[in-house]
Amino acid sequence: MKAAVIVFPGSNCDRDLARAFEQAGLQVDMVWHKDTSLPDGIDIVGIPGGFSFGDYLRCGAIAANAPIVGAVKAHADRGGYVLGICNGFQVLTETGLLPGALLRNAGLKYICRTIGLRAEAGSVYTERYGTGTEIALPIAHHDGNYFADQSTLDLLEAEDRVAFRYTDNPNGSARDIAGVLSANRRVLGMMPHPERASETAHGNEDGARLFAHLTEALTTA
Ligand SMILES: NC(=O)CC[C@H](N)C(=O)O
Repeated sequence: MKAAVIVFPGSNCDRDLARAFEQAGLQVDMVWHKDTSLPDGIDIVGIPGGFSFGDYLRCGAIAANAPIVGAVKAHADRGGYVLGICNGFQVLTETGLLPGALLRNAGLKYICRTIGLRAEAGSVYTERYGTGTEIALPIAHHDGNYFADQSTLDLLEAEDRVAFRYTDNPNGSARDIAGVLSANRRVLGMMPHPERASETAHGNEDGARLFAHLTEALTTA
């Protein structure tokens, strides 16, 4: 199984994400944002956290127009898996692959701490946690306040596409939403960082479970 990790100027979690994929048994190719195609045989594209293009304009807005994005969209349109974490989630909303937007945190401050989450929707990323399972993952963002209009939020809930909710909302996100899935459940965007909680040295391996579940699901699919 193969993963591609997209690298933008200002990405700072790209190697952490690659390592988390590798530890879960995936082979990883790093792909520069100026490339226009993905390597052959990619099963999942990872869009890492960070401050792509310095977070100028809205977070993720410039990255969403990078040359590689056409190939990422084509991969998603073919039913490929895409995982966007933090800045990656911001990029996915900016590309339109996921609905909504990430606004400035309600408290207007950058937040960097471990928070509680509930895994909810059924997907290759979440279902092996078991619905309702509480986990803890780090967050580190200033624009993590998930926003979508009421009808979009209702639709996400009706279609069971809220992958993770905060147990104690840190940033003002609508309906405590920390991560959402695409309609085909293969594209996941989430603000918390599973790759920063994926080995013993991190003091928390709740995130490693997401990558292990994902590999398991992809291998048995
Ligand atoms: N850790 C990150 O990916 C940071 C995300 C984003 N640039 C923000 O601060 O909101």
